[in-house]
Amino acid sequence: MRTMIDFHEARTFAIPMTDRFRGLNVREGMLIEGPAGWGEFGPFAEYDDRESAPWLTAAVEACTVGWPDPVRGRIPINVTVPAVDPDRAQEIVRASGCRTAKVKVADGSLPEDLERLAAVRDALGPSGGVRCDANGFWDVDTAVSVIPQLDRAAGGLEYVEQPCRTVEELARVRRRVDVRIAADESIRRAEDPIRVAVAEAADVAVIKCAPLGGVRRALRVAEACGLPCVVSSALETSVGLAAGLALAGALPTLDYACGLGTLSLLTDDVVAPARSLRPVDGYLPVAPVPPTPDPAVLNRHPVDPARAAWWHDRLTRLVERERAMR
Ligand SMILES: O=C(O)CCC(=O)C1=CC=C[C@@H](O)[C@@H]1C(=O)O
Ligand SMILES: [Mg+2]
Repeated sequence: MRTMIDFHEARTFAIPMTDRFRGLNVREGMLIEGPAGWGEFGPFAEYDDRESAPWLTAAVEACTVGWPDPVRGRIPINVTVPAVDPDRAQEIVRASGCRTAKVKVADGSLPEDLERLAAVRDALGPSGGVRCDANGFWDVDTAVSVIPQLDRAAGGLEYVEQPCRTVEELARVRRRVDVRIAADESIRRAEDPIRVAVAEAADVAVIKCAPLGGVRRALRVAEACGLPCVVSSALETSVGLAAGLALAGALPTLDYACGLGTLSLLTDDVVAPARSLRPVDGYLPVAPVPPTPDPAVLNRHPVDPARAAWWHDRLTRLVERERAMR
């Protein structure tokens, strides 16, 4: 199947972010064409080849065999709020049309987090859903003392995502707070994502298509961990987001809004505006195939030559690595 792809023809892109997010000001990645369409390949720059390998598997799945049939046609979406000031947070929430917000915390001071959460609740009103993501920043005692304060400021939190780094710490926090715990890095960056459920470390699993090696593999992780799942993006363009939507569409049950509204964190896309996967009234449709990049749009986001060479080298290494392992 892979021989049907000319990896040398893969396209690179670099799109500026609207607000700094996850330490990034620009999102770089590659687009790979195959017989079934396009796949996106964008492991974060600091990831080594082992951690980047599933991202290639996911891109190859998208552009060669496509995805399993969905069981639902549209996906409720959360707006993603970076660690911004309260006014900007409200602006982002109001512009999104989403009824659920995921708010970054632990990236500044606690008072700033509390103000941001209160502002987001104010923008959503009492019926909205608010969740937050600490990206593993706290130790257990800090998490236990901070989470009830965040819960109050938010007027009720759906869950706290990855409050601490390790599975053991998540389990200890979970026993000591009333707010649900979601595992993200403990699933997406782990050798054994199922350990989270075994250790009773979380109430919710955040699953991401590319880091888990594509829709089929992510579905197997979801089934094996047996927890309610939230499908979240890895900050892709619409090409990669379509895979996340296929995953959310194929999950047997979906109880929570998904973190696939992240195009609003990028200043542009790689597809024509009409094909861009921006939520409408808080939902995104499940598409049968990824959208095709628009050359005119893609040409607006060149990667400088040194970075482009770095991406092509990385892709070539991973393709060879994968061939050697077959
Ligand atoms: O879940 C969302 O609402 C959007 C995606 C998102 O927050 C993330 C995507 C990729 C890397 C991350 O640091 C971040 C996360 O931690 O969940
Ligand atoms: Mg997260």
